[in-house]
Amino acid sequence: MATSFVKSTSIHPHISSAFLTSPSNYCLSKAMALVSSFCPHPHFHFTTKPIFSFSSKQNNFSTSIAQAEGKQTKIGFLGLGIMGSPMAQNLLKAGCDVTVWNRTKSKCDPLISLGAKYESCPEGVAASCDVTFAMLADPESAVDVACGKNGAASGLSQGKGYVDVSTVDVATSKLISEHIKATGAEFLEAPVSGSKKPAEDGQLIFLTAGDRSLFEATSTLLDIMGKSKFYLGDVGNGAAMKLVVNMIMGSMMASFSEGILLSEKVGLDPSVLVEVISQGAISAPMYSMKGPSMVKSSYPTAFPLKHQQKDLRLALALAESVSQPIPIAAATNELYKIAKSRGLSDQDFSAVIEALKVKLQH
Ligand SMILES: NC(=O)C1=CN([C@@H]2O[C@H](COP(=O)(O)OP(=O)(O)OC[C@H]3O[C@@H](n4cnc5c(N)ncnc54)[C@H](OP(=O)(O)O)[C@@H]3O)[C@@H](O)[C@H]2O)C=CC1
Ligand SMILES: O=CC(=O)O
Repeated sequence: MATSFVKSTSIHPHISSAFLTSPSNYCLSKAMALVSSFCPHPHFHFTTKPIFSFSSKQNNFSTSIAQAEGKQTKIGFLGLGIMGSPMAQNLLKAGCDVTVWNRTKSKCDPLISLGAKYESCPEGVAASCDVTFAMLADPESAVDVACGKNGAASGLSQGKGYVDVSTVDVATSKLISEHIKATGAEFLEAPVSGSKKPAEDGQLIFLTAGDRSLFEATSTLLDIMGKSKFYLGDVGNGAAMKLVVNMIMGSMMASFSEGILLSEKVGLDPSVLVEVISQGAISAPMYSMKGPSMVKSSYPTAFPLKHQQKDLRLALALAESVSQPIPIAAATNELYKIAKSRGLSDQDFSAVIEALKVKLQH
């Protein structure tokens, strides 16, 4: 399996490192790094000429990328949920030419007011764009949007690319890849690690596999939306990596939930538990981020619980396919199923703690 880790850290030689390490200039350093790492491709001609405009009033900047010659690369974005919206927004803010579609049209409106174009079906987006990204809920919607009636595949042809960033299983990704490749277009699976905030901040981790030439051609775009990207070889490896990561995350959250409730039951302050954990070897950003609100029984949605359960279900099937026992994940999946049955599907996945709450019997 060809595996490589590509960091987007090359820095423009005319910018001092002190300037770049200032938090307010972090995004500038990122944008300059994108420019230095530009890699042309015979089919996809991404931007080569950056224009930076600073706003001293807000102490921030906007980056406009325009091509020196020829037409600007047209980027499609299908699926504008919690993740897709901020990802498409970051492309727009970087000056990209973006065309959007979402099943519920009203979610396109904020993007359209930021300058996005709109097409009424995935086929229309794929036909009018050079490369199309898709961020859909689950395997069923990813297949439908890519391969269904008026789906993206109907608008694709040689010289175009399709990048599916949804979290799906290996078989689904391979099925989508076959449909896309049959049109002559290139395919890249690129599920992301990182939630709502990393999506907003352009700090996602892309787990890509498929056509390496498309990976290289879209590298600049992945760097706008993310902080790092892994190229993992054949289609399916990105999906598998994402499912393993999310299987671990789901179990970590379930274990954390048990700890919070047990600490409370034995008379400890669960907020102190969160603080203790944050200082030790098992500290994780997830615990510090979600712990304080979990203690207050509040679960503002960043990663919907129904998607975490979907990922556990898909990870269990993956493990089954290679006869790997994953008993912790199997038990964890049951807990998320209970949480779903209690109407918590659209809450954040940290609401799984609710499935463990029982009244004291004396
Ligand atoms: N949220 C997170 O923290 C992360 C999520 N992910 C993964 O990213 C993907 C998207 O997640 P997220 O944005 O949170 O999910 P959302 O539920 O917020 O968005 C799902 C998107 O899929 C669309 N959709 C659902 N069903 C269909 C269908 N049958 N046909 C067409 N479109 C459909 C929705 O359209 P509509 O608006 O019409 O409902 C919406 O655009 C999932 O695979 C998830 O597992 C990965 C990393 C982090
Ligand atoms: O898939 C969810 C995430 O946080 O990553």
